[in-house]
Parts: sequence; C-alpha cells; structure tokens
Amino acid sequence: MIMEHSAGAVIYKKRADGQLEYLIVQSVINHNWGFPKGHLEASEDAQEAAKREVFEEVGLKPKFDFNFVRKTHYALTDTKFKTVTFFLAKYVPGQEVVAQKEEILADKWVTFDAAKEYLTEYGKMGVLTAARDYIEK
Ligand SMILES: Nc1ncnc2c1ncn2[C@@H]1O[C@H](COP(=O)(O)OP(=O)(O)OP(=O)(O)OP(=O)(O)OC[C@H]2O[C@@H](n3cnc4c(N)ncnc43)[C@H](O)[C@@H]2O)[C@@H](O)[C@H]1O
Repeated sequence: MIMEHSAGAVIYKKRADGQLEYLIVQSVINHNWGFPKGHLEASEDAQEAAKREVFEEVGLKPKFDFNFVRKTHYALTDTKFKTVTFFLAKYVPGQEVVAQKEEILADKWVTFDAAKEYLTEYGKMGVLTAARDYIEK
C-alpha cells in the first residue's frame, strides 16, 4: 500500500461587516476546488509543508495556528491512499493573492455558505465547518 501525505491551510479573513471569508483554489489538473495544499517534501513536517505550499500556491504568508489540525483521508487508487493535514491561517492584511499558474486555475474568497457550492469533495466542508467553529468559539 502506498501512502501520500499533503498539507495545507484554511486561510481566512474577516470582512468589514464581520463576515468570515475563506480562500479556496481551483486545481488546474482536475478543476476541483479546495484549500491550498501540496505534498510534503523529504525531511519536511506537515507544518513546514503547509507554510511552503501556501506561499508557493497563493503567494501568502498568513499567521498560522497549528493548534487547529484536521485531516482528510481518501483513496487515489486501489493501492494508493492519501492523507491531507490542514491547519488554520489568518490572512495578513496588505498581502495579495498571487496564484501559481501551473497548479491553480482560479482563486476566490468565499463565505461559509458560498463555499458549499465549491467544496463538494468528501471531507472538505467538514474541515471548513471545524475551522469556522474554532474561529468563532
Ligand atoms: N511526494 C509526492 N508523492 C507523490 N506525488 C507527488 C509528490 N510530490 C508531487 N507529486 C505530484 O505532483 C503533483 C502536484 O502535487 P502537489 O500540488 O504537491 O499536491 P496536491 O495538491 O496534494 O496533489 P494533487 O493536486 O495531485 O491531488 P489531490 O489530492 O487534490 O487530487 C488527486 C485526486 O484526488 C481527488 N480528491 C482530492 N481531494 C479529495 C477528497 N477530499 N476526497 C476524495 N477525493 C479527493 C481529486 O479529485 C483527484 O482525483 C501531483 O501530480 C502529484 O501526483
């Protein structure tokens, strides 16, 4: 059995009206929407990979909260399984989202309700729900 491990972040910001918005990205490869993420490199842990991947994919250096940890697990093939570890990260005002064109087709800030339309793959809304509840607690 082959195991893959990626890491990424739910990046959020608060609008002037108090509403929370979350950054989602669309994959060039499969057109699915999710959170910025990518594979752990050799000798890298999930926290380091999440910071690196967020910067590489969307050009942001948000403030990470590693106390929030949520994982999704899914099968890529009959013999290949993947775990993705997500942390929480707060957008730092003044920074601009610059998506890496090779991997990201589009990016969007969305509210929790709007995200439901995009995050259709297993576990992604669960991660977002946990993130929202954690931020608001
Ligand atoms: N160390 C390493 N080991 C192996 N390969 C490496 C590697 N480093 C780089 N690569 C390769 O480099 C490319 C980009 O890697 P990265 O950019 O580093 O990694 P990623 O976002 O985690 O992967 P990717 O976009 O491939 O997959 P995802 O799980 O979203 O999507 C894959 C499939 O899963 C589905 N999927 C995604 N999320 C799902 C979910 N929550 N539930 C069910 N299915 C889901 C998608 O629809 C899609 O069909 C990939 O081609 C990768 O294979």
